[in-house]
Amino acid sequence: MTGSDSIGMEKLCYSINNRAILKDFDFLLERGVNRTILGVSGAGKTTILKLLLGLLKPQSGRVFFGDLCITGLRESQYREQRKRIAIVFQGGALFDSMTVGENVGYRLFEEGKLTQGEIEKVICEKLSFVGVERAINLYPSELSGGMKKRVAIARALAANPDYIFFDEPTTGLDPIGVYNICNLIQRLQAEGKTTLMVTHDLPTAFATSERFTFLHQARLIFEGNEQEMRNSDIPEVREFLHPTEQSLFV
Ligand SMILES: Nc1ncnc2c1ncn2[C@@H]1O[C@H](COP(=O)(O)OP(=O)(O)OP(=O)(O)O)[C@@H](O)[C@H]1O
Repeated sequence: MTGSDSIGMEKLCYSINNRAILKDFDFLLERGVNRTILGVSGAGKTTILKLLLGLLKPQSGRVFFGDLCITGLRESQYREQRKRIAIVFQGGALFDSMTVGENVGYRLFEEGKLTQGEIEKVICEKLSFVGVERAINLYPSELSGGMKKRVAIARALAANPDYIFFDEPTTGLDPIGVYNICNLIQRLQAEGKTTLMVTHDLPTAFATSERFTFLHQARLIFEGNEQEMRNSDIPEVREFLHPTEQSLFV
């Protein structure tokens, strides 16, 4: 199952307080194939992102970056591979005490590999890409929700990752904000970034992904493209796409 330029997990089990969140879970994110993970609230979607990033450790099974199994390794042993992935967290997770520019350049300043001038150039480029360059000296508290999300994307881009994970990137935005973020994600994909998204918003998912993974009760119950999902006769998938009275209070 392992591709030399893909990331994923095999036969992975993860539980919290003896409650299974993922059971014998197989997942593959191939380079160039943009994917969304779907499932009801609490199904374990964000947990998948955290496991792939090595932020959580599975009880069994393995997580791999290409041919390298990272399970059981220290972060320092897979740091170079890990740098190929960036995540945009749900609320943006910006540092409140730093300006927009400092947030975007934070990782580069920490690494210390580039000069101040080079880092400032990256900051301006990335802020310009997401269309908020004029906010460079503002603090997160001075930004709208949509701007915060765009700054968070600029920060993810600063390290020039190959893969970008998005956790609910359009939640809480108005339709224009949603359109802007979807457009931004499509431009990133056109530049060769591979995206993995967790969202409840089906229009966002369909606008930005070719493949869909559906999670239900700790297991993967569907994998396929939009048409296959729309034609699926799996009850949970059908209910998710077309909620009925039966969905009330489940
Ligand atoms: N630190 C924790 N302690 C206890 N339970 C947790 C913890 N983190 C997550 N969980 C539980 O694990 C399950 C999966 O959480 P996860 O955030 O991955 O779900 P999700 O599908 O992303 O949900 P949502 O769509 O609401 O964001 C949830 O039932 C959640 O309550």
